[in-house]
Amino acid sequence: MTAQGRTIVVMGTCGVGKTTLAAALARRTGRPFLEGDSFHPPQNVAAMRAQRPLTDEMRAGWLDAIAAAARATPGAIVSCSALKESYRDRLRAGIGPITLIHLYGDRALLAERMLARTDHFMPVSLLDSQLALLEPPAPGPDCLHLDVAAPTGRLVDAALAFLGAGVLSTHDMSDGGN
Ligand SMILES: Nc1ncnc2c1ncn2[C@@H]1O[C@H](COP(=O)(O)OP(=O)(O)OP(=O)(O)O)[C@@H](O)[C@H]1O
Ligand SMILES: O=C(O)[C@H](O)[C@@H](O)[C@H](O)[C@H](O)CO
Repeated sequence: MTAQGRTIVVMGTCGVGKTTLAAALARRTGRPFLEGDSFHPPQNVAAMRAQRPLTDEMRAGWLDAIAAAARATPGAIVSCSALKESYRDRLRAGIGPITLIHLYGDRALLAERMLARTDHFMPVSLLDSQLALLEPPAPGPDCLHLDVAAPTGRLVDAALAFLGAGVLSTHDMSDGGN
């Protein structure tokens, strides 16, 4: 698969800004945006609302649903926590190679941003369980790590610089570039 057609997964713990960055990148590049949270079954959302962290079993079907949607939407920019390497492997198994943008930040900053958010089911009490579970991806050509202390515009610019000019062209994904 060419870099142009690759799925880009914006990952990290709750409150780190995945939705914000993935949506902004999608707007700038013209690529489709897939909101990972929208693929949770109702029982997962109910558990999180009730301050119960999801289990591997609860995440398995959700990751498979995201992978199926991404497979059907070449070049999509996906927001998905993808906290463990095994979860990312599950996404790769369904999608193929992916490019990761791993967002991270100080716990206090993430908690502050979550508390300021009024329109979201995720309670700040689950932040520590997510930080404990997080296995940051290994550095490499397929992964960018970004500290979210910077404003969104700066993060978008850094992501675009990392992804390269090819990220802007979506029309040649299925026809081999002709
Ligand atoms: N770079 C930034 N600077 C300042 N505020 C930000 C930044 N990125 C995101 N925010 C704000 O932080 C809050 C959390 O962002 P967002 O909802 O995008 O995170 P998320 O990782 O998708 O969270 P969740 O996984 O819990 O859905 C939002 O209120 C958002 O507006
Ligand atoms: O893996 C998980 O536990 C979930 O994906 C959570 O991360 C939430 O979906 C999200 O962070 C809250 O909006």
